[in-house]
Amino acid sequence: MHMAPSSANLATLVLDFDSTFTKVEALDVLAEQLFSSDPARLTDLNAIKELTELAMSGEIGFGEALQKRIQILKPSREDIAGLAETLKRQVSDSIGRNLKVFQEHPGKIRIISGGFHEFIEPVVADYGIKAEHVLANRLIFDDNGIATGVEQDNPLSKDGGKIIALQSWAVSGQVVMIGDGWTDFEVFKGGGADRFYAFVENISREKVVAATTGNEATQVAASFDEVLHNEGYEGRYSFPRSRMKMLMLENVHPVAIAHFREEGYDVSTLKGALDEDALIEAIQGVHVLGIRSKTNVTRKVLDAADKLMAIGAFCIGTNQIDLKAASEKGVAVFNAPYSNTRSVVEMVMGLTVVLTRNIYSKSIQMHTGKWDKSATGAHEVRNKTIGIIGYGAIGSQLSVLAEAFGMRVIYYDVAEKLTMGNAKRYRSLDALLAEADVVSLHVDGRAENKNIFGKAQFAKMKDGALFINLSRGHVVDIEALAEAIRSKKIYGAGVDVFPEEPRTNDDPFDSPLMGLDNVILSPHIGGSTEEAQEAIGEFASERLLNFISRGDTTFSVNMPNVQLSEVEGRHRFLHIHKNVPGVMASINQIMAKYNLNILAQHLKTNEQLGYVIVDVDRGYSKEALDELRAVNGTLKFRSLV
Ligand SMILES: NC(=O)c1ccc[n+]([C@@H]2O[C@H](COP(=O)([O-])OP(=O)(O)OC[C@H]3O[C@@H](n4cnc5c(N)ncnc54)[C@H](O)[C@@H]3O)[C@@H](O)[C@H]2O)c1
Ligand SMILES: O=C(O)CC[C@@H](O)C(=O)O
Repeated sequence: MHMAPSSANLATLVLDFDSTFTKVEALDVLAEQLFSSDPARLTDLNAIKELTELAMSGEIGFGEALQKRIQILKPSREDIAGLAETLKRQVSDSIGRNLKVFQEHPGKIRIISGGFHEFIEPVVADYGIKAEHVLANRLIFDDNGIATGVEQDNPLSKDGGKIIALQSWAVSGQVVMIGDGWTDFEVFKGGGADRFYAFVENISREKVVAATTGNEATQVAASFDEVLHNEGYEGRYSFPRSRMKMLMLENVHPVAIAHFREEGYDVSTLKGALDEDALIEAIQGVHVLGIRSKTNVTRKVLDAADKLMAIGAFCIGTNQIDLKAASEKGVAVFNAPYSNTRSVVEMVMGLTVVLTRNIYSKSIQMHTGKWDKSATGAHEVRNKTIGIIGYGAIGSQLSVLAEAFGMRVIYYDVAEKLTMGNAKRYRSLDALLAEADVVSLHVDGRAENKNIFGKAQFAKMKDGALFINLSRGHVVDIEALAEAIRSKKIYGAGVDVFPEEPRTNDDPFDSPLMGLDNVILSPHIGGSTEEAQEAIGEFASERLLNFISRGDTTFSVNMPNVQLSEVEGRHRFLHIHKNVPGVMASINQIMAKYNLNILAQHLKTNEQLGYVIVDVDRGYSKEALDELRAVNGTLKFRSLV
């Protein structure tokens, strides 16, 4: 049975404090607190930071740097107490989320530091680390409670002191040193530890990282989860998040990147989109891919993706992803269906007014020095009819805003929709085209919608009507649109999406619409407002994080939607399979065979997929997992702590 490992068989983990247990260098924080508001002390502040950096990267002696820093700082006892309170809020993310491990293994995780007992002890006490399991320096205070120096009989006040100090514990069993600095690596190098992890969650020091290569006993750890995983401790995550790779393309909003990094994932970003070959190369080893509308995730890409679990479309449209192929691979796809809706609608209203008033053409004339003050051809939008094709999230929101402008709204949709306000549904597209002064397209980008608007549809529009497309480029026959404008059948157009769009801002744009009168072209920016992009970043990153960490598929566009709570004090098995008969029965037989205690179970299916979630209590065997993974029809299987 798989049980929480007992402490006796585990190595003792010795953690450095500054930039390892906490995210920061304590004396730098103290210097900030003492000097940052005093312009006269800014040189002292910089001197402290310089000394810290030189010592941590092994450029100058540690003992020397320590003495010098205390003599500049001269902190009082109150300053030190204040520092401890600040540091409690600066504990490294991966340490903070593994509090339970500290509690489950008292005495097994210890601290060694060139810092000071006076501020380290109160911080680590919150994690159950006793004073006797902290090796650090002590300050010397004068009669006024001001620190004037460092106790000299402590080996930690001198160079190479960590390895000497460590001997005082006489630890039985293996010792593992974890730290960001050169003095931490020296513990391993000097034989004081069996293994060493260069801890780079907060800072990566070149010399230390370089020293870890080429030795089996040393490695780089991007988080404490990784150390716990390697050392056989049962940490917060069954698979260390820092080993999960996320690749974010097309300028996904920084808020999403920040959320992924806060949760400990390894995130890389690229500004533009990638073509198929480049994506096939880049996707190797990637668990989560983030894109917008310009990256085509084809079957070939999905076939090549060896680790892919989820795709986040940081936009509304998902037509750029082969959803069928994604489902066949058990890859979950998410988007942000409502986050940029309002931005698109506001732009349509803006275009409608600008085109109806002829403002765009007048502006172009003004830029060439032509003043043409006249009302000819300029109209109010009030009492005009807008014909909305595709009455989904955007179409129906547009309906509300257009009515607020006093427009008459008619719409056409292939599906049954809730009509907003006084809008009128038309069951025939032709009837709508015959009445609309403005036709605005808001259909989705499904392949069947290719060229649904062409020569025949333009011919059926009212003479002199306006045409707006902010949906997808391929739904309109662009040559037919250009001809309708040239022939003056259409009075003007607002076009934001094109059959061929540049992949990055550095690629050229070309279109038959270029240079035509009263045609406003925009580079697919209907949803590109700061508000929308941030909202998309928040929404899509939350969907992806909830899927990865707990299996939640709410709002997935291809997976059966199951809303799940966090995994607390139990294990969760996530089983994605082809929707074929017998899978659930096989899963239950395995559960029964291995006597697994089921706490909760869900099954949801759609046409292609079945998704089974089973929560079991903490005991389970590896063989049971192997059998679950081998069930006929399984596409993806994973277990969460
Ligand atoms: N320009 C941009 O920056 C931008 C931003 C966001 C969304 N979009 C695009 O806007 C479009 C609409 O987005 P949404 O969120 O409203 O999508 P949605 O899925 O909520 O609505 C689409 C609607 O179109 C209807 N429809 C599909 N095919 C149709 C057809 N042939 N004839 C009539 N109705 C049809 C559907 O039934 C649905 O009601 C999508 O193509 C989306 O990709 C563009
Ligand atoms: O930002 C994008 O690339 C796409 C915007 C829009 O077309 C969408 O589908 O949401």
